[in-house]
Amino acid sequence: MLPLHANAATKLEDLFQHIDAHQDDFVQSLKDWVAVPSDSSDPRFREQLIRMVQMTAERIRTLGATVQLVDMGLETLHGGQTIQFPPAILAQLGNSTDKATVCFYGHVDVQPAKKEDGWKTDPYTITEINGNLYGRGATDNKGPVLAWIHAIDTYIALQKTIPVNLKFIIEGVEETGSPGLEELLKGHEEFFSDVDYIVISDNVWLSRKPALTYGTRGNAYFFVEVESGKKDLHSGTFGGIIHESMRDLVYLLASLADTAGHILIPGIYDDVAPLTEEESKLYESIDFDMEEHKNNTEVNTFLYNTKEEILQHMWRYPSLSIHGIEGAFAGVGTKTVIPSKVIGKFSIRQVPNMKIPVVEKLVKKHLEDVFAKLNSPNKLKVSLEIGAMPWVANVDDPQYEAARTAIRKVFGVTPDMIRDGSTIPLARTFQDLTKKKVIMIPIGGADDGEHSQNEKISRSNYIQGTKLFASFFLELAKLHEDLQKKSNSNQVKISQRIRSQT
Ligand SMILES: NCCC(=O)N[C@@H](Cc1c[nH]cn1)C(=O)O
Ligand SMILES: [Zn+2]
Ligand SMILES: [Zn+2]
Repeated sequence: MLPLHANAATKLEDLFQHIDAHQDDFVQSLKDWVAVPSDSSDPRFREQLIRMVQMTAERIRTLGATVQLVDMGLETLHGGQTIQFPPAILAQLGNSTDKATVCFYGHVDVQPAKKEDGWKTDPYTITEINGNLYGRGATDNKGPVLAWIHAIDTYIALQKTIPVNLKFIIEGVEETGSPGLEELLKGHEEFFSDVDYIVISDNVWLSRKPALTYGTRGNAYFFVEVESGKKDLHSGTFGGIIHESMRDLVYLLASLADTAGHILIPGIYDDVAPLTEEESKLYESIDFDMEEHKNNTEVNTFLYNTKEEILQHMWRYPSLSIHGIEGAFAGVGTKTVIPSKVIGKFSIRQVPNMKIPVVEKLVKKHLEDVFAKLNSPNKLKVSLEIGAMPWVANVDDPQYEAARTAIRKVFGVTPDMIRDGSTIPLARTFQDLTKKKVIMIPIGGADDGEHSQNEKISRSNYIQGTKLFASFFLELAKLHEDLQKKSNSNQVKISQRIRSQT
């Protein structure tokens, strides 16, 4: 056993040197993981997905952790058949009462990927080109999960005391919306009871500069269904004499937002937190190249012309997107059908202090009002399918201070404090259910292409990210020790006061 205060002797340079020296091994591990097509959306890959979760559990076990595979039950497919959900991993390494406990949440399932989709290399074979490691899951989320594991491995290899207690929650169905995860959290309250901080590394930087993420938008996803009858009809034979459901629906969808991106649902902006002068200043200093972002996005113009407006509309204002119409003719050719039942799909990204039940009411009221003016005999149905709340952290919390210091030590710069316009529903769920402090520490680059063809993580981000996590453990331990001393001395003061009162 090493002395308790071996921490103090743990030199960052030793850790960094070890990580640099073993980078090829770390890349090889990523190769092995990416080689497993753990696509959670396609049942045909289910065996591989379950194997991926088991491999991950085994890997975490080699750290010396206690690992539990939690059965997640059966998934019901669209056809009604059922298949096994992959299990979730709960693991623990270390339980010293004088150390902070950090829980890492990540996922080892991936988005679908086929070479024919336009990949330059085989998506399941990590291929290094110009310092980039291409492969499905490289950045989302296998690379970051491995970086975390390798950071821990480094302490073990160098026989250093790990400065924090570690816990893991790793799942295999994040890409399909984490079904069952909330129940898992609710059913394992004791697992989270001693957790101080939850770390998520499932997003990317905004630019070439390292960043910490302190907020994500939520999402309210709606279906709006219009039904005229039970069967599709011929537009030559029936066109002109019936109320077409598709005509009603496009009218409804068009009423949701204008072409400038402004949402037209009355009252929708009422709860949006006003922009304070203080917050407004935050956006000026962020490293963000609008032109580069435009090029990456492959569009001609954005809705806004300044960096500040763009960032605000990605992060702190709601947006409404229309995603598709189920039941509408969407194929090639010139089919002359009148569809009977069509379902419009749209979603509204949520920001503080919007409330899902309020948004639901406003959307339903608006669509019903617009529909009433159409004098249509068709049936209208509006339903909320997903209600994920936004998440915002306090950037003055100790986990952010520790991560900022860690970034300075690895990259020599102060990170940009960023938000993410997309949604990690679990972030807010973690915060609300477990009451623990959440931080997002992205390690991937802005151009990693999550969910896209040619997803990658750069070797440099992967290796520096490993150093960042290793250094984060140390910084967090230092801060936690200080905090504990302070709270202990407060505790003494309080008990003294109580004694003096009695
Ligand atoms: N790191 C990005 C994670 C991500 O893409 N999450 C999805 C989740 C979601 C929100 N509503 C439906 N599904 C998204 O934001 O669309
Ligand atoms: Zn992810
Ligand atoms: Zn993803």
